Amino acid sequence: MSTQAPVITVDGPSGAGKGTLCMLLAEKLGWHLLDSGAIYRVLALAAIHHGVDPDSEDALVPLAAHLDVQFKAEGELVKVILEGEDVSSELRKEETGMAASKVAALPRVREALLRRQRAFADAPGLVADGRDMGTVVFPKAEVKIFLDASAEERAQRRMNQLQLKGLDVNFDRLLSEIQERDDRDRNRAVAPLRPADDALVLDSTSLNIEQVLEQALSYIESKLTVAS
Ligand SMILES: Nc1ncnc2c1ncn2[C@@H]1O[C@H](COP(=O)(O)OP(=O)(O)OP(=O)(O)O)[C@@H](O)[C@H]1O
Ligand SMILES: Nc1ccn([C@@H]2O[C@H](COP(=O)(O)O)[C@@H](O)[C@H]2O)c(=O)n1
Repeated sequence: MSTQAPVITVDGPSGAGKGTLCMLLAEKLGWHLLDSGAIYRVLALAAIHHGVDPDSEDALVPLAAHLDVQFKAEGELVKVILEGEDVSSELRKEETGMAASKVAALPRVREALLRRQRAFADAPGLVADGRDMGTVVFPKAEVKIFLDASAEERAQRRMNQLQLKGLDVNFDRLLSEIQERDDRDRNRAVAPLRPADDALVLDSTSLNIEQVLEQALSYIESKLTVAS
């Protein structure tokens, strides 16, 4: 692993479009991609599969430290294999996101996952998606973006996404789940969701995906040109 690899961090609340932006940036730049939320989601699933109490930090730390997970790129999709089992569809469920935000609030669990996340920083560069990428995991990242959007817009985006999968969803329920997850992520004692002091805050509430990508790329170009 090279410690010199440049890093672009994209943090923000659930449904702001971080995953979409990071995938497009990684593709465009030919850089590696870290979906750190997927790691917390996998840990939550591992706890459920092993009957581990999601509130027990003592039980979760060894599980986090020895998490047997593989991310396999298959075309545009990434298959997630936990202990030999394909958990890709279970991983994206709202209840898994909610369970992830509970285990993610535990300080020693976060500590146990730090090295695994930092190992993704390799040449030619890394685009890292999460909540604390710019504040804790990669505090020296060359470019930091905090992607935001109103809770209502994020719930609407999530509803569209789920409806496209043929699922029957309720807007008010989605909105309250998003707000509950936001509250937990923003108010936890360790690595709370917040923009790094040196991050560009990009509000995507009234921007489409192409506009977000354009603004992000122009900011990245200005930062990387100055740095090189
Ligand atoms: N600017 C945008 N305008 C409209 N829809 C968008 C925009 N950005 C992303 N989306 C759509 O919103 C949904 C959520 O986006 P995405 O999964 O990228 O969010 P996220 O921030 O990574 O969420 P999470 O943190 O929960 O994984 C997707 O269906 C995506 O296509
Ligand atoms: N760097 C991160 C990334 C994620 N989390 C927690 O995991 C939950 C699921 O994340 P998604 O991005 O996949 O929705 C999220 O709500 C956070 O609680 C985190 O703490 N730090």
